[in-house]
Amino acid sequence: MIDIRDVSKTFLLHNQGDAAIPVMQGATLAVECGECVALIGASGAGKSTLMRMIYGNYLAASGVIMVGETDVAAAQPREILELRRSVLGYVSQFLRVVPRVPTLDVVMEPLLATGTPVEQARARADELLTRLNIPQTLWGLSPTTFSGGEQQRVNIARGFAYDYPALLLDEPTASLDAANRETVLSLIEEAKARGAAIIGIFHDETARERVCDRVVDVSAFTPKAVA
Ligand SMILES: Nc1ncnc2c1ncn2[C@@H]1O[C@H](COP(=O)(O)OP(=O)(O)OP(=O)(O)O)[C@@H](O)[C@H]1O
Repeated sequence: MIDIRDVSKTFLLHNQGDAAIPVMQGATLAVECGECVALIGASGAGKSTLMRMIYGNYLAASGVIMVGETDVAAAQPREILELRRSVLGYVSQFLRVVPRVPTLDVVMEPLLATGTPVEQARARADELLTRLNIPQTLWGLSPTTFSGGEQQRVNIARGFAYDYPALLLDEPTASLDAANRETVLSLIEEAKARGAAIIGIFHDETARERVCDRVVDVSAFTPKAVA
């Protein structure tokens, strides 16, 4: 489902005379449907950079990043937006939403955007917000004023609302309490069971061991000259 071949990345530092910093070379990794792969490696090894290239936020310098039928490394911006709408989800720790949109609408949006009937979208949003312990009194309010933990859980509810065939998870259990962490791990297991291909960064080792089938150390993709 996700097939990354020989991907490289060089950052150009425009404020430093366009100095070129190679940070990745020969990154190769494939993830099947129903499989969860953890990216590991020391701080600065390139885990976030690889995730951002897969999501299309960073442009790869070379290589192929197939997500379903789309090569993200070569795709036009509108193809990437379409991929994000119906194929590739991304769950980070941080919620980025349009101000003044109620929590329920924030969670339902990915479902409505893919043509789910409104009653079904509402039922899924109710289920997720309940499982993630967001009090019903908050559902009609914008999450912009919620606590950090509440925002994180709204973000997780939104990220798991639609059944994306591929998912990127960036520290999804970071700073959650035990009960909510357990819910997130169950959501990941449910996504795997329905066949999602998942790549994640998990500093929480117990979580990683429980939900991930294997780990890939991105240090192996550090260019030799800077290793
Ligand atoms: N926008 C950027 N411009 C220049 N260099 C960058 C940029 N983003 C990342 N880097 C560099 O690329 C390398 C990989 O960084 P990255 O954030 O991917 O590491 P990481 O493995 O996710 O680290 P951490 O575990 O600390 O989050 C680092 O040397 C970093 O300094």
